[in-house]
Amino acid sequence: MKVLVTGGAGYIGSHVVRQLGEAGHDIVVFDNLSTGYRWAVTAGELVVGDLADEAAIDRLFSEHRFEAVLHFAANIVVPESVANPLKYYSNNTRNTLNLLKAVERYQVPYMVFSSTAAVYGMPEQQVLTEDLPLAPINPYGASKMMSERMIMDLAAASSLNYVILRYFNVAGANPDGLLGQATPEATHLIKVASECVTGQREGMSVFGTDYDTRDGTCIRDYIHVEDLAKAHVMALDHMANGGDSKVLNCGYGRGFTVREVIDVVKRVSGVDFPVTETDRRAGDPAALMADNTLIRDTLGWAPDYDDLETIVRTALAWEAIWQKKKASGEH
Ligand SMILES: NC(=O)c1ccc[n+]([C@@H]2O[C@H](COP(=O)([O-])OP(=O)(O)OC[C@H]3O[C@@H](n4cnc5c(N)ncnc54)[C@H](O)[C@@H]3O)[C@@H](O)[C@H]2O)c1
Ligand SMILES: O=c1ccn([C@@H]2O[C@H](COP(=O)(O)OP(=O)(O)O[C@H]3O[C@H](CO)[C@H](O)[C@H](O)[C@H]3O)[C@@H](O)[C@H]2O)c(=O)[nH]1
Repeated sequence: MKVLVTGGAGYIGSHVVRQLGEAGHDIVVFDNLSTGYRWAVTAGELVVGDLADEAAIDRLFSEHRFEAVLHFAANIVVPESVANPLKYYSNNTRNTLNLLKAVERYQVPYMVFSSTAAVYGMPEQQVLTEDLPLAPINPYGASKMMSERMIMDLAAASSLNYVILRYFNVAGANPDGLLGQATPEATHLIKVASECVTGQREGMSVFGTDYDTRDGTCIRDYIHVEDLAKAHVMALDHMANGGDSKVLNCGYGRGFTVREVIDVVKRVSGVDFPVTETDRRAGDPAALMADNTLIRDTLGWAPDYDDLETIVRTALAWEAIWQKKKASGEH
């Protein structure tokens, strides 16, 4: 298939681009390189441009006859979205609208969208199914919920088919060390802990130890980026084979506490680093895990890396490579 990948130079998009290339797809990446990197695009062609630029989007769609659009481009930092909500509604919601106008105008048949567990907000249950009411508690989650809705409404009014993937906590890196999370000023737990191991940070905080969980810290469902990437390739196959539009959770259905994750990082790396216990971070639910029955049944997806140690090992290996790359000015 001829596919457009917005945000394909970013962390998750770059892993997906690589797998799409291996599956034989013809790829165009559209990315403004705000948090992505040229080196991360290892298959297809990179067009540098911004989704705010409707003329650039139109040019892109008129030059290529895309059969599918995979839409990753977004801003993703929850606390930043609280401080600067309009940045998120502009880049995540309005720019998705810009993209959808071209999808409609050029009658693109298939779309895969990067959504998030943040659309569920603070649910009462810990294991989440896709049919729960959406109640995001921050602008990031709200911006994604609105994008989901626009895609569904356009699909209802046209021949567009979509797969919306709601990612839980994405971590790890391609095991061969070619790709990984290079996001500047990352806030994600495993990335932060990995930066402590390489000495980029002197230590880290555990945000809250009084949650109603097995050790008082939050539980999250960490999914390896390669397993997540595979779901995108399978989502395209599903639609190409006549499958219906779907909203699917992406997670393993089990979780680890913050303390458990930090312990694994320390054990696997053999490096001890200071950890301070601080107050809760605003807006963190105690536990979030994916019910993944639907993605297993719909796509036939099953994980290959469902092991926290493997996730951490690949994240740490990448972190060491990335720090060397940065130091040598190679990136
Ligand atoms: N990382 C996670 O844990 C996680 C969890 C849930 C959902 N997601 C979603 O997955 C997607 C990818 O996230 P990521 O972790 O790879 O982040 P990332 O920051 O590494 O990737 C985002 C990419 O989009 C590009 N981009 C941003 N705005 C753009 C614009 N206006 N025009 C063109 N390109 C633009 C950036 O340069 C970058 O390459 C996002 O939509 C995010 O909301 C991520
Ligand atoms: O330095 C840190 C970083 C994180 N945490 C804790 O670790 C857990 C995981 O935090 P992350 O920031 O890694 O991830 P979140 O669960 O907050 O959110 C992530 O996953 C969500 C989906 O579940 C959204 O997609 C969101 O974009 C993405 O950042 C939370 O309890 C957080 O409080 C710490 O204790 N210390």
